[in-house]
Amino acid sequence: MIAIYPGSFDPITFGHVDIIERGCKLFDRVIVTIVRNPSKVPLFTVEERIEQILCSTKHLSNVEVDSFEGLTVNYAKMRQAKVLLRGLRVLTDFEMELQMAHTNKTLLGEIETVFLATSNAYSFLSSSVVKEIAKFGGSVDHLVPKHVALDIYKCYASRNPLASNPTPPDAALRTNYLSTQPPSETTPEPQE
Ligand SMILES: Nc1ncnc2c1ncn2[C@@H]1O[C@H](COP(=O)(O)OP(=O)(O)OP(=O)(O)O)[C@@H](O)[C@H]1O
Ligand SMILES: CC(C)(COP(=O)(O)O)[C@@H](O)C(=O)NCCC(=O)NCCS
Ligand SMILES: [Mg+2]
Repeated sequence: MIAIYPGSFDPITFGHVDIIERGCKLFDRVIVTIVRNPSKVPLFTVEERIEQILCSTKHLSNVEVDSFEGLTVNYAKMRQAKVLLRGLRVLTDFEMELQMAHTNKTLLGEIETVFLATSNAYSFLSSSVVKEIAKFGGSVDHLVPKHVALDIYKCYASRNPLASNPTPPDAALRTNYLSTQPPSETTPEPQE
């Protein structure tokens, strides 16, 4: 059975990797797919995110990485997938995820959404949290795969050199320094 794991993955975190690894044990194939949303300004391009996901899942033999724009159920049908895989962290996820699952069911009755509960260690983890930490010069080494962390540091270094690749004990100093600084007015922030 094929499962689609749709999302923004901007960027992929250890929380996503955990869901993919567990999904791979349940399904013959997991297609991780970036849903392109023209009204959102992501931190990473679709191509960069595809590369990050490929690199983060190379230890898994039944993963495919893709992207699409449109309705997720149409994509699932095109890929002959009957399952949408999603993760649940907190109660607020549940409300939104349930609404999404019901909407998708009305669009395509044969599609089932399967939720995997977050692993305890990642219940707080989101791409937004990672970006917020990195933006203020904190280390995200424990939250995302190494190559993704490097991409993030590089990205924020080009916006603010003081936020680049923090290594203890400088990280704490940088964080303190940056938290007292007004945000730059020259570089637009991506929309979260
Ligand atoms: N730490 C995690 N544990 C379990 N599921 C997760 C985790 N992080 C994300 N997911 C799930 O992965 C799917 C795709 O999520 P998404 O790409 O929006 O990531 P996110 O971390 O929620 O990012 P953002 O902060 O931008 O919303 C969703 O079903 C989401 O619930
Ligand atoms: C992109 C996403 C999977 C949500 O992903 P996210 O958790 O990264 O915000 C969802 O918004 C989606 O499926 N969008 C495509 C449009 C669609 O199918 N809408 C109807 C279901 S809500
Ligand atoms: Mg999300």
